[in-house]
Amino acid sequence: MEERGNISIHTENIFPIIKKFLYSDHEIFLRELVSNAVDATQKMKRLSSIGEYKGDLGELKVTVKVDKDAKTITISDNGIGMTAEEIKKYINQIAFSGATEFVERYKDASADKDQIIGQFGLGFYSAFMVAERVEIVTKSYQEGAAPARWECDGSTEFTITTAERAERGTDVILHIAQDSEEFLEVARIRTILDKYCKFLPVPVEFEGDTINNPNPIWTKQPSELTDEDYKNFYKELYPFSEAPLFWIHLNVDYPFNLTGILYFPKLKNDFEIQRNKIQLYSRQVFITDEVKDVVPEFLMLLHGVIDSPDIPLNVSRSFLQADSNVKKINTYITKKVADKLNDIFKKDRPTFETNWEDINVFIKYGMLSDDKFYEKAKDFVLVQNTEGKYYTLEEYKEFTQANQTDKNGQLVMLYTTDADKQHAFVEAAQNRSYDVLKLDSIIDSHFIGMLEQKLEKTSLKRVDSETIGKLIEKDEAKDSVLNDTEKEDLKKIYEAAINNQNMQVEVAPMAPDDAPVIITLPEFMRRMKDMSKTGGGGMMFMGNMPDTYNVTINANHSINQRILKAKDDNKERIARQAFDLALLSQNMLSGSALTAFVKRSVDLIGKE
Ligand SMILES: Nc1ncnc2c1ncn2[C@@H]1O[C@H](COP(=O)(O)OP(=O)(O)OP(=O)(O)O)[C@@H](O)[C@H]1O
Repeated sequence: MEERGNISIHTENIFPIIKKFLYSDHEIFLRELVSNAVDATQKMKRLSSIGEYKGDLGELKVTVKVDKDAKTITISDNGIGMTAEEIKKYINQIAFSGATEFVERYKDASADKDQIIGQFGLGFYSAFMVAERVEIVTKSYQEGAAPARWECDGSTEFTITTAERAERGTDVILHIAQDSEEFLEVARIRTILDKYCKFLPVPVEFEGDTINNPNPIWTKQPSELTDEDYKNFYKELYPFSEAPLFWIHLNVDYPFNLTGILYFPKLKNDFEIQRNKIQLYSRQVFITDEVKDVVPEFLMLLHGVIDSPDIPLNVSRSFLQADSNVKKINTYITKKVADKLNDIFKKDRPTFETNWEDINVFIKYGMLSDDKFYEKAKDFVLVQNTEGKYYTLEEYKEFTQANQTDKNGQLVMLYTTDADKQHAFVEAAQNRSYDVLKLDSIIDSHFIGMLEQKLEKTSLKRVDSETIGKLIEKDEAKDSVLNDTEKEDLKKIYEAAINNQNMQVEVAPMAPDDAPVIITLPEFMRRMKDMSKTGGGGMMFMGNMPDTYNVTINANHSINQRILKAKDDNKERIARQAFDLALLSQNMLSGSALTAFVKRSVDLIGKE
């Protein structure tokens, strides 16, 4: 028997188009053909289980072979096979309609072309991206079925002839085109199989090895699995990563189908590098590791796998974002992650605290970017004080309320971004029994802004943004030892000694044992500048402005009383010395000013 025919399509020769535009993704031909072969074996299994097939199933498997001399790649399976009639129906018509649809869509100028190329499963016809001729030799499982051979050279013409084949199943033989000979390299094929076929549900053999794990743990029930299983699977996915902190097993079948395991990696601060670590599968076939639209942005810091046949992969990204299944998946995953964190927090707070350094960026990022997540996380998000103790927001409020509420009823939470550099201020706050939080990671400036918005009657101030008396303003007015004229004189002396327009001098009564001079950068100024640095809020111009500091002179400090009494030529010298000491305590003294300070200090010591 030989039959020649014409594949009926509406579009003129589509192969040049497929070849040209799928260039970057040529390797997916193997994913498509191997998953077809796997499907054929799965169908066999099903037929057997429902009693449609009564014979011996044998060991179901798929084999990939490369023959460099013959320039062929052969994908073989012992699945259901096809009769000549089925080839005509499934290959000539169905498979082709997919390819035709692709070209139709591609012609649509408004479509997002990169996305179509990246996500369109071209099925069987993707073989022509790398092959100049494709043969199918197949025998159906049905009793007495005649084996058939189909051949096509990439034009719209095909032939079907009878073939020799004893066993049930299908061989797809690709005669590799000259420009695709890279795919005749064993190493290349192994890499591709490893990427796309690692977890296919039937053993896939290549060069004598089974290259896949047909029963990955996400397909099992959590009750069947131990911690070791989860950790080993993580190793299998990311051989070079540190062990994960904990994980979530996802398992839904209504209203959409989704399984998977998400791991919390050790994050630290290098979270940029760790993206694209979640792999998306559809029935165990790897699809992509760009899960941007399927998983909420902040969850992309997690690692692991998601498997869902309900995610439409053959459509453009804009469609994906609007897809209601994708939205539900997003919400579901967010909720699961929040629940898991809450669970650990409730059941094992010490572990939660130990891991806080690794997970805080992730949780804060989530709270900032997703209101629903904020609502759940606000009860378990932690803040840590300079003593290393952890509090929830509620606990911290209770802890500080009595002592740190100002005269307007506003609770003022104090924080430091660098407990070393801001040591003098931290100590001054502690001397008043104020508590100071450590908020020093990159995300904390945004986190602080969010807390102020969300928490009622609460503001956050960096310890060095005001003098201690003004950080948390209380009603108690401090008496000043100096009268107004003396204060005015003192101010003038300091202004002359400092001689810098960006230092706003003010004389105010403080405790005699507070520092004589205190330099602060107002909270508002600093936040504006921080924002301009990270490029937010149209504050770019602020970045170029010099810092304007407040210099507060402690009217009640004995040094300042001495300055007023000192000889004229000594007044400025002592004032400058006191000012330099304040600069020094904040690491702000350098260059010629530092040299002058050292000289002056040596002189002063020498005098006594
Ligand atoms: N190895 C095979 N054994 C048996 N039938 C096959 C085999 N490969 C392909 N087929 C038949 O040809 C049809 C078309 O295959 P093709 O890969 O183009 O599309 P598909 O698998 O239905 O969808 P997809 O675009 O997701 O791959 C299949 O549905 C199947 O019936």
